[in-house]
Amino acid sequence: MAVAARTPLIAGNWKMNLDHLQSIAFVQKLAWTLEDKKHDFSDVEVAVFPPFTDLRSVQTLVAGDKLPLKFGGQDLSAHDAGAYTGEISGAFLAALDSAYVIIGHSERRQYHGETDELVAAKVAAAHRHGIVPIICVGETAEDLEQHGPSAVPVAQLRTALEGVVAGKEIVVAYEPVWAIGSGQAATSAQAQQVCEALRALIAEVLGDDAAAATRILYGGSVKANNIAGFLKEPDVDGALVGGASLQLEEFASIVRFKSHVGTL
Ligand SMILES: O=C[C@H](O)COP(=O)(O)O
Repeated sequence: MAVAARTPLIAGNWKMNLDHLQSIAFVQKLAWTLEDKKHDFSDVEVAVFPPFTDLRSVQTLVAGDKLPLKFGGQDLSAHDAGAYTGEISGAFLAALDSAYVIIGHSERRQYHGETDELVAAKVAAAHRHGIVPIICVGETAEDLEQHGPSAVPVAQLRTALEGVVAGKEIVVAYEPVWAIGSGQAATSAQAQQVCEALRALIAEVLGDDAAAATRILYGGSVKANNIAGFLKEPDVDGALVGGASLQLEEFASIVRFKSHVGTL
C-alpha cells in the first residue's frame, strides 16, 4: 500500500511514576537535552504522558517556556461530566491543552477490567473533546500461542474503531503484553507483521486515506538500542515507551533514533 508521509511520534508513558515536582524537573531537562542536541520536533514529534496530578504543572511549563513538547493523559472517562467519582473528563484534558490521550492500555484492561466496548466509548469521548486518542491493542503470550500474532490486536482495534468520529485523527499503539516491561521486545519483523494487519483493518473500516495517514506505534521494552530497528519498518511510525521514558538520556536517545541509523 502506498502511504503518505507520517511524522514519527515518540510517546513516553510515565505510568504511575513522577509527582508534579518531579515532572517539572524532568520535562525541563528533557527539553534542554533535546534543544542542546538540536532536535527537530517537526521531524520527530515527542509527547509525554504524566499522571493526571502532574498535567497542570506540565502544561504551565510547556506554555510558559513555549516548549515544542506535546503531552496528554494516560486515560479518560467515557462520560463528559457528572457523578463518576475518580473519573477524569476529556473536557478537563482539553482545557489543559492535551494533544493526546492513551486509551485501552493493557494495564487498564488487565487491572481495571476495561473492555473493547469501553475503549470504543472512550475513543468517542476523546474525539468529542478534540483530543487525539492513542488506541492501545496487543495480545498476551497465551493469545499469541492460541490465535497467532494478529488476531487479537485486530479484533480489539475493530471494536475500538466503532468510537471513531469520521475524519478525526487517531493513533494506534501495538503493544504485545508479553513484551511490556519484560525486557523482551518483539522483533521488528513481528511488529511490522501486526502493524501491517492493523493498517489493513483501518483501510477496510475507515478507508485508504485514513489508513495512509494514521500513525501506528510499537510499544514493549523499547530502548535506545532497538528503536531504530522498529522505525525502519514501513508500517511502524513511532513508539510508546514505558520504563525507558523515565530515564532522561535513554529517552532522549530514543527520540533521536535517526542518529542511530547505520549502527544497526
Ligand atoms: O505504554 C508503554 C508500554 O506499556 C511499554 O512499557 P515498557 O517500555 O516499559 O515495556
